[in-house]
Parts: sequence; C-alpha cells; structure tokens
Amino acid sequence: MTDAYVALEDGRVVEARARAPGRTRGELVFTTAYTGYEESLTDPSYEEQILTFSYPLIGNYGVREERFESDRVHPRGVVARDLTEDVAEWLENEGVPAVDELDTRDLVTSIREQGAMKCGIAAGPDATAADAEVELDACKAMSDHTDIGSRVSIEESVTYNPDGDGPTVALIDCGAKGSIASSLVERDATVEVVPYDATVADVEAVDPDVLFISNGPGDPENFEAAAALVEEYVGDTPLAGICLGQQVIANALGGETEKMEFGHRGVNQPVRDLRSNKVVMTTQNHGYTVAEPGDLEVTQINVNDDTPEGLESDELEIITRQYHPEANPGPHDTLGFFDDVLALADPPSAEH
Ligand SMILES: NC(=O)CC[C@H](N)C(=O)O
Repeated sequence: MTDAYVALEDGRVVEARARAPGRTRGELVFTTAYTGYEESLTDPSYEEQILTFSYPLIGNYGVREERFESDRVHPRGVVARDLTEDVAEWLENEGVPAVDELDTRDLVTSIREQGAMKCGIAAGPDATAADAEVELDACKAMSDHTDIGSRVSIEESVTYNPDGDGPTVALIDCGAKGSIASSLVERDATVEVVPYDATVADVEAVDPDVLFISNGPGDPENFEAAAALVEEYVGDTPLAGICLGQQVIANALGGETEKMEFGHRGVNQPVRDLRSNKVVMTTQNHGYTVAEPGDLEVTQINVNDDTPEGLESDELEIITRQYHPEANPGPHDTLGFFDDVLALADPPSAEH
C-alpha cells in the first residue's frame, strides 16, 4: 500500500508505506548496523538527518529505554525495508515520521554513488508526492544548521559521580551520547557535563583534569565555542575528543575538516592503529572527516579508505577518536580509550 513518499535530491520520488505519519526533511544517510537501532535512533549526532537502515529488519528485539543514548529520537525521519510494530509505535509516539516497504538496497546504492543527499518525506493517509517535494525544497544543507548545538546540548551543567576518586573531566556536551559519561564514571571519574557553548569562565569553575569534547551533529565548524575552549586549554590541560570532538580539536589546532561523500555509519568499521599495527572493529557515525590534522599526529586510520580515526599529541597530552569507543551499539574492542584518557590526568593526589 502506498501512503508515503520519499523525495530525493536526485529528482526521484520513491513510494513507500507509512509506519509513523508526518512530514519531514533532512539529509538522507545510511547505517549498515544490524543491531543497536535503539542506540542509533537516540544518538544526538543524527539530528537533522533521515536515517536509512541498510539491514532489512529493524525492531526484532523490541524497544527498551535502558538502551537509549539520550532522552529522545534524533533523526528527523526513519527509512527501513521492514520496521516492526514496536519500533513503528515508538517512532509514532515520538512524532518522528517513518516509512518502510521500499527498496532500501536501491536507496543505499544511490547514496553511495551520489553522496548523502537532501530528502523530503510525506507519510500518512493524505500524503502526496507533491507534499514530499515541498519538504525536499525546504531542506537545508547540513552545514547551514548553524544553531544545531543548541538543539542537542543540555542547558545547565550536571555532575555525575561527584565523590569519585578519579580525575575530574569537563565533558563539553555538543550532543553527547550517554555512554560517554557512563564510561568515565565506571572508571570512577567525576564528570561535569557542561553546555556546548560553555565559556572559559564556566570551565574554569570546574577546574578539570581533562577537557573532553563530545560527539555531536552537523558541521564541526559550527561549534565555535568548543573550539575556543580547545585554543584556551591546549598545553595546560589534557584534551580528549570523540567524533565531532576529534574534528573540533583538529580544527582548533590548525587542522581542517571536510564533508565526506556518504560517511561512515555502522558497527563493523575496521581501524588500524599505526603504532601497534593492530586492527580493531569500531562503531561509527560521521559524515565529516579530518582532512588535515594540524598540530596532531594521525595514529589510527580507517582500513577501508585511510581516513584519520585517531589523532594524538604526546607533548600536548591530546587523544581523540573519530569512531565511538564507548560502543552502544557495537563492539567493545575500543573501551580502553577511556583508560588512556584518564591516564592523561595527573594523579589527583599529586595535584591537591
Ligand atoms: N557522531 C559524531 O560526532 C558526528 C560528527 C559530525 N557531525 C559528523 O557527521 O562527522
């Protein structure tokens, strides 16, 4: 039954079945993850995107809040070959339009050939192809969402594990997945999560042992406040970053980022560590990449396309990853990153 339309930047309008009604628009991307749909759908880095699952059946083990990475669904729309009732109901309750019963293999091939593209969706009993095209026409380029940080960040600082015996980490919340703070807390760090637009004075009040820039949506160049913090603290306080965090840190230290054609999204992206020559499996979700590492050394690369996956500076005490060491979803090969980050901090006893 056709009661949904997906209008693509390449001019096509694909017919589909509505599973959660509504009109929506965003950048159409795909993930190859075959599990972890709850974690992916609640990952704030998907803000302003429409997420296509290349794996055909999504929702086969239900929906449980314990697996959420934030308190809401972030993609603006969801596309899959077959969505279960559980997921369809969840997305409808969240007000996020979803469609299935379309050829997602064809869609993914188009994205691979033409790159991530603008998309408009109209789904529900009265939806027409023209409605989807209206959405498409109103769709902005990702880099034009200059205020994207304000939609995913906390407004007030929050402290986790205030009495922890480990270092204090200021986590700049550019749209952080919950598992980043919990990975640090599990290692007994005190984590002060501060808003994406925190000033030097805000961070000064935390007096962190490590400044950590989180993952987040959109173009890293739109996170100027976080870049200013990096410029201020570099050399004085160890720095760490995940995904957007890696990109922001590189940009602030003389590097450059660029948009990839269709990005990396999935749970089996192979990464080679250039120091140990070991390959690990990683979880990824990004559409930009570091093109020039600036003052940092590229220590890890993607096996598929050689893009930088890890940047470090021993001298400046910086360690960043383009992938998601915190997993959730995906393999746990890289959880040791959090130990490495906390090892950068001076032992609290030496400091106080
Ligand atoms: N997960 C992330 O932090 C993504 C970073 C950035 N928004 C990108 O798409 O490349």
